Amino acid sequence: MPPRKLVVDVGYSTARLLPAKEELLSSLAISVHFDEWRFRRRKVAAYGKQLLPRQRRRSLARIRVRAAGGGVDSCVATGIEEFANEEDFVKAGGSERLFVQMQERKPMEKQSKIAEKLSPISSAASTLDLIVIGCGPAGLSLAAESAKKGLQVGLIGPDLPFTNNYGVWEDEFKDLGLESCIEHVWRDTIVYLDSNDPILIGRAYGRVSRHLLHEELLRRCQEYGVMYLDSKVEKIIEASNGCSMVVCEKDLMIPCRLATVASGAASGKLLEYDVGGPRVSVQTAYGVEVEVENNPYDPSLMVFMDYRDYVKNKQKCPEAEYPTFLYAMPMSSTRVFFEETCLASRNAMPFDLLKRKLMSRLDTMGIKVLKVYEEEWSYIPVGGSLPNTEQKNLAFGAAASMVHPATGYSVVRSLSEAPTYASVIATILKKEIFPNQKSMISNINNPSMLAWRTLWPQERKRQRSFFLFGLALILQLDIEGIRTFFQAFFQLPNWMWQGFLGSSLSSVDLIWFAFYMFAVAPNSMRMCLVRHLLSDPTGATMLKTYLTL
Ligand SMILES: CC(C)=CCC/C(C)=C/C=C/C(C)=C/C=C/C(C)=C/C=C/C=C(C)/C=C/C=C(C)/C=C/C=C(\C)CCC=C(C)C
Repeated sequence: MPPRKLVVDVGYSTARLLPAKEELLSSLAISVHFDEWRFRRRKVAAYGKQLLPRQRRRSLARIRVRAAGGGVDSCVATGIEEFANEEDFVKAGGSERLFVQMQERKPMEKQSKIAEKLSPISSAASTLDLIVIGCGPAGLSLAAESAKKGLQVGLIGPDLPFTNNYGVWEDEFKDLGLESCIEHVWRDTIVYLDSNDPILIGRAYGRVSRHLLHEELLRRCQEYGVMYLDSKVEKIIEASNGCSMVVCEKDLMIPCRLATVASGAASGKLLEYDVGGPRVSVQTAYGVEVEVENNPYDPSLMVFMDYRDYVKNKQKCPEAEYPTFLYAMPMSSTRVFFEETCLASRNAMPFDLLKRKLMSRLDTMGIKVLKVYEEEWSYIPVGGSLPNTEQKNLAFGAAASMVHPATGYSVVRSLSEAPTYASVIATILKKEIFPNQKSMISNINNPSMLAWRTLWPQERKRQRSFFLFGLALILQLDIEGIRTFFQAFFQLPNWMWQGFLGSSLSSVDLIWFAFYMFAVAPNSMRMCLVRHLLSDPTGATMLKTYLTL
């Protein structure tokens, strides 16, 4: 049988990297990434085929779908069983390197099943105080914190493992009492912008163990009695008594007094967002954890950004259109997690381009990949509109637009704001602002607004308008512009750039930040900043938001 083009990658992350508008995909446990590799037999495992949009479904139609438990890697392993012998694989048209990559994948750490730890929500149960939809870090932390405040909390969402490698500033994670979830710490962090002096930024960085974080958040949920239902939420409807009905698959209805959506950026169909807001941009990254020869990076330093030019083919090629940088976590002198990252672009940078760029970079640097432990695809929508803060249903995490528009970071913010947000929700429900759900409607316009205002007070909106202005600026810069821009950014006093990245600068601090940036930037960048302020619509929006009390 002649070799045929086939699917090579099956991963939960892949489902998330597909455009959010393909709503059906948002809930896929596992989706499929197409590539050019050839396999002799069509045997790739995938979940959820029936949920794929029609045109993808057609391409998948003849792929045998296997129910493979235990996450991404075991699925991929199922797919390559056919090629246990490398020679056969290469003969069938496969590449040697891909074979190594796929065979050596690290099996995913086994993360506890939520359903094994939390008691189930029963459809016959009485009305719950709060339902949190979504089982990522934001959902789990909010559910645990709300239950800690004495609320009867239900958590609903697919029971999937955490798949991303989260990186955090060590001090920020320590402040959250979560340092035990950090699996590796680098005493300092380094930035390379060009071939001249790198910038040591004097701050320790940590890699979060997704396994330990999942366990810890789940332990908290268990300790405070959060209940769980493994299901997909279709919609939330308002019942006639003022309660909400969370409608799950198979028309299962769970009543609650308040519902909070924390199911990530693709939660659009459950929430309303302000219309006419800024366009969503995208941060994309492709990462590999590998065993290498000739690693040039010092294992005691985390490489936050390496913007040096290592693309082999400098002629006009699609890769050159997107300024990307390398984010690298050297776990030892030979084992490194490399991630080629496009900080922000208007349209998502295609993953095969990112991968190509990474491989070309490693090649040019003389880094030889001996073994691939795992791959990661990350797709993070940044910017975009805020949720409509007058709706009754609440949101948290990326669903509530809490992703930092200019960096793509969000986990620390979600984890640190969960206790305050939970307190406000508890106050709303306990002080019986919803005493009798019927009178609530006539007496108080919408008590949820108290919670919305906690998440998005005017001050936060001002800060965000500044970040959006910064994001729009980044989108306009080419690679040279980006280097000059970050040269100025990292010359700012530590408290300023650290506060900017951690969203802890007040709106007034941000004005000082802007002037400081202007002061340290070279003339070309100064002109660019002022031009951007005067001509970009985000500049006008920012000024308007700053002037709104
Ligand atoms: C998996 C996951 C989760 C993920 C993965 C992915 C990755 C790896 C990622 C990474 C990332 C990163 C590293 C990031 C970073 C970032 C950064 C650093 C950022 C920064 C930014 C900055 C900015 C935006 C800034 C801005 C500034 C401004 C806007 C300024 C302005 C100024 C002006 C206007 C001036 C004025 C003056 C007069 C008029 C006188």
